[in-house]
Amino acid sequence: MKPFRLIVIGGGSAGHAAARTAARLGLETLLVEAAPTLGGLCILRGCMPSKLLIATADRMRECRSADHFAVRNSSPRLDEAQLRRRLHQVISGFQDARRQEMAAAPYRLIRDRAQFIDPHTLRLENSGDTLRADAFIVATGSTPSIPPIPGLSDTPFWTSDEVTQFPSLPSSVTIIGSGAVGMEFAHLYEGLGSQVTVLSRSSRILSKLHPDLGQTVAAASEQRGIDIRFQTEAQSVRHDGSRFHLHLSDESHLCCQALILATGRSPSTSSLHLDQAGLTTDDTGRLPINELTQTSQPHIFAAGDCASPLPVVHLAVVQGEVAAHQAAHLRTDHQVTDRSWEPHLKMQGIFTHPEVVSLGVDPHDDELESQGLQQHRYSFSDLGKGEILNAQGHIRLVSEKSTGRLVGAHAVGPGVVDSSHVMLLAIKNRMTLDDLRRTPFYHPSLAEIWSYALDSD
Ligand SMILES: Cc1cc2nc3c(=O)[nH]c(=O)nc-3n(C[C@H](O)[C@H](O)[C@H](O)COP(=O)(O)OP(=O)(O)OC[C@H]3O[C@@H](n4cnc5c(N)ncnc54)[C@H](O)[C@@H]3O)c2cc1C
Ligand SMILES: NC(=O)c1ccc[n+]([C@@H]2O[C@H](COP(=O)([O-])OP(=O)(O)OC[C@H]3O[C@@H](n4cnc5c(N)ncnc54)[C@H](O)[C@@H]3O)[C@@H](O)[C@H]2O)c1
Repeated sequence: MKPFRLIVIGGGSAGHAAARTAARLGLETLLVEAAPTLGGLCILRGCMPSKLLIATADRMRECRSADHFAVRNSSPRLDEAQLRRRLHQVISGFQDARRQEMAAAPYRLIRDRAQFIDPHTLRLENSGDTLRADAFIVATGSTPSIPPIPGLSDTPFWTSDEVTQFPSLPSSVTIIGSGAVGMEFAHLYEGLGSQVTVLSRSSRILSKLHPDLGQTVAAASEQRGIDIRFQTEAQSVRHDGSRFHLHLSDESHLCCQALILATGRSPSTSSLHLDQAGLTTDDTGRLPINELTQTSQPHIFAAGDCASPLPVVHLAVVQGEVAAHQAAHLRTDHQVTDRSWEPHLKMQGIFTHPEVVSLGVDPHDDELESQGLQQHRYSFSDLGKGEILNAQGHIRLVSEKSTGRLVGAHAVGPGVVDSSHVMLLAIKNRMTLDDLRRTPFYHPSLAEIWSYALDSD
């Protein structure tokens, strides 16, 4: 068979964006997708189902706290069957849209599992066919990683794959892991009315972010009854047919109806035989890329969770698009592009209650001086709209001392993921504190808080 110009391995957010972009640039493109269902993690078992469930949990929580706003409506009741129907309907809609988009896309799709047999050749697991290409984009995503806790594998524990199907509403839930998945799920189940315990092996939650973000979420969580056990690990797990029994590192015991493992995700690279393509992963299994999505092989690019230091959707999509442009440049007269996926922007939003967003540079407080940076902070409780909404949290802007250029924006509070897009544009476009100061924000709005930070010193 004649070699393809490009083969994309994996058809989730990154792979679909890569294949669609490459085909539009005129490359004869093949996408190989192994999963029985098209759609990828974001639609099927990630962002979309989790945010749909969280939206219901948020409504339940709002009802319970309506007293503060003089509304007597404190005992909401969840209609589980209706929630499951809505989940199914909305996710099927997204799935159908993606399926139709892929069917109409100007690239060819093969449903099979691919692995490298040399730097220019793949073998397909089911058909046994071999396929050659000038260039490849690896976009194989990630899977939940499960620690070897004694007894765990004999129990019916859940990961995000199960939670996002909403199998049932347990009366009590223990969540192992306090990263983005663990804390979003803690707020999901607390909102829906379960008794929630989080086991965090460190002394913090959301420990990849600045400590003040996690501290505020932890305090708000505990206020609402989420039991966070810091520096505590599960030593063993047993299931008696109806309940889980955990023996913890502080020698205490915990009993719960559902157990959720939120202990990170591993890049799906091990079955690709990357060594046959002359590639190696780092010790987490991630295929390292630079800001142009290049791997150490000039004709192989990578995008999304299998390669990204920050596994989130907008980066998976942008990396896929950048990789397609790089692949097009290899063997055509497509203009060299220096479009990068802008790793310095590092935007991550976490949909806890309150929400968290982190964008750009965020040194620890004692590192600001040595890095020539300064920060400005403002609390939602000092903001007019914050007082009206009974909002908790704060925002922090980080800028260069010498130029005033904005380099970081971090916040915990209501609506901060949406409102921080203002700061995303400001940072991307190299705006300064003065530019921000001269921009009047609408009053009273929550977004206004980003401009108030400058009045704090
Ligand atoms: C519970 C949860 C909530 C999340 N919420 C958010 C959120 O709110 N916002 C956000 O930005 N991110 C969120 N994420 C992360 C986001 O879902 C991922 O970053 C994103 O979906 C990754 O896209 P991808 O294309 O890299 O991988 P995937 O969508 O996983 O696609 C990889 C594809 O490759 C295929 N594949 C694997 N190996 C092979 C092979 N050998 N041959 C052929 N095909 C193969 C797989 O079948 C899969 O379809 C969440 C994740 C989880 C788990
Ligand atoms: N809103 C969002 O954008 C969003 C939401 C959910 C997930 N995600 C993405 O999914 C990725 C995975 O999220 P995650 O929370 O699963 O991973 P994570 O790496 O952020 O957190 C994993 C947690 O598990 C703990 N852990 C790891 N191994 C453990 C062990 N053996 N015993 C006890 N604890 C252990 C870690 O200390 C950490 O608290 C994130 O990096 C994020 O990019 C994004």
